[in-house]
Amino acid sequence: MIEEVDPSQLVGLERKAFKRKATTEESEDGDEGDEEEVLAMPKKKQKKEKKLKELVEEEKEENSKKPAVGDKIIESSEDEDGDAEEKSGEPVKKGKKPGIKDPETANLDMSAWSQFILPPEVLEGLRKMRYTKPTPIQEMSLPAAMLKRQDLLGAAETGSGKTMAFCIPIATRLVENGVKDGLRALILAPTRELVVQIYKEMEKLLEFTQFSVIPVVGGLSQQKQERLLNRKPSVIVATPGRFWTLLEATDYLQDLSQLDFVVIDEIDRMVETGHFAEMEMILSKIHAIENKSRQTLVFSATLSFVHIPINRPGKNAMKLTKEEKIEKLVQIGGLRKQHKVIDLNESAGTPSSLIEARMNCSDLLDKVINI
Ligand SMILES: Nc1ncnc2c1ncn2[C@@H]1O[C@H](COP(=O)(O)OP(=O)(O)OP(=O)(O)O)[C@@H](O)[C@H]1O
Repeated sequence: MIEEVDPSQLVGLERKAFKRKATTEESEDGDEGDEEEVLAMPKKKQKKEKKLKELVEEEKEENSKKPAVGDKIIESSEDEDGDAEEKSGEPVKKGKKPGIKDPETANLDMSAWSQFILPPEVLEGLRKMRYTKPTPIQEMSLPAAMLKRQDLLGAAETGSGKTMAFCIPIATRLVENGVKDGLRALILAPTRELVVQIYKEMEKLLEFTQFSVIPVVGGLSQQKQERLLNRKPSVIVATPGRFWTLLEATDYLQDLSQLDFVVIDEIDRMVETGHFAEMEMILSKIHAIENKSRQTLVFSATLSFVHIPINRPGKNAMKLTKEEKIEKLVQIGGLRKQHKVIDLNESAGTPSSLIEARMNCSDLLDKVINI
């Protein structure tokens, strides 16, 4: 004998389930009326009771699959800096991903990179980005920067792929030298937008490695910046002003002895946007640390600078030849003697010959503003 159900005795889930099912049945049957009317129909009582029991069981099972209140739900989100972090505030640990090839890129022919003997993890990053062959600036920079480990002054027009010309050597050396404590590469760029752009490219390239990169720019809250630095990144991409402030105040940046790469991107704009003083202070701090294997890569859209007049009586903007300008950049960047200059803006599209820089100047800043 089936017991009759009085809906007023039902609570919570059971009542909700009963009401939902009853409503569904009404619309299916074409009947109209509220819950009370349905319950007042004696002919349907037995059928309803049976269905109610089934429904209550169904709903209980459904709810048991949902996480209980208080369960920790880890969600990943990305903010405008492409900064992925857990909702809990803890950094997402970066690790080597399994070597499963994405079916969409698995068949890409990557053989054009073989001349550079890239580590598989780095090649995998390039594959994921679908960069199947180097651009001309990359093709010219990589042998010097990677195979000969030379310092570099490179110029090529905007959009020519300069970013990967310095990201690939950095990623390769990181993988080759393995995991170590401390900052391994610093990339300075003149604007927040450029920093974010470079950071995103570098992050993609490092995806299959154990190394991480963070952006350091003005406008990020102190709390967030600290959280990013707590990841102890191997690579930092920064505007000079913000990096200088952190350099003074951050424990992680006190030991720069592991710094193998210093990159200055768009050095021409760096001079024009008034970042030069901070950049010079950062570089002099780094250069005070002896590290023979440290490489400096300097890039610019052009090696022909706009002349900047100086506002001091008796001083006019100096007219410099292109070679003199190159020499100045080599000195500002602190490039070693056996550096290489590559200028793809030249009409012939061939690199300039090797230039050894030696300048006699007492006040570097004074010289720069005369460029
Ligand atoms: N090897 C490659 N194959 C295909 N695309 C590439 C390759 N290298 C870079 N790119 C793409 O070319 C575009 C320009 O690259 P990048 O931003 O590095 O140029 P850039 O010279 O640094 O320009 P900018 O001066 O604007 O920063 C980007 O969209 C980048 O994703």
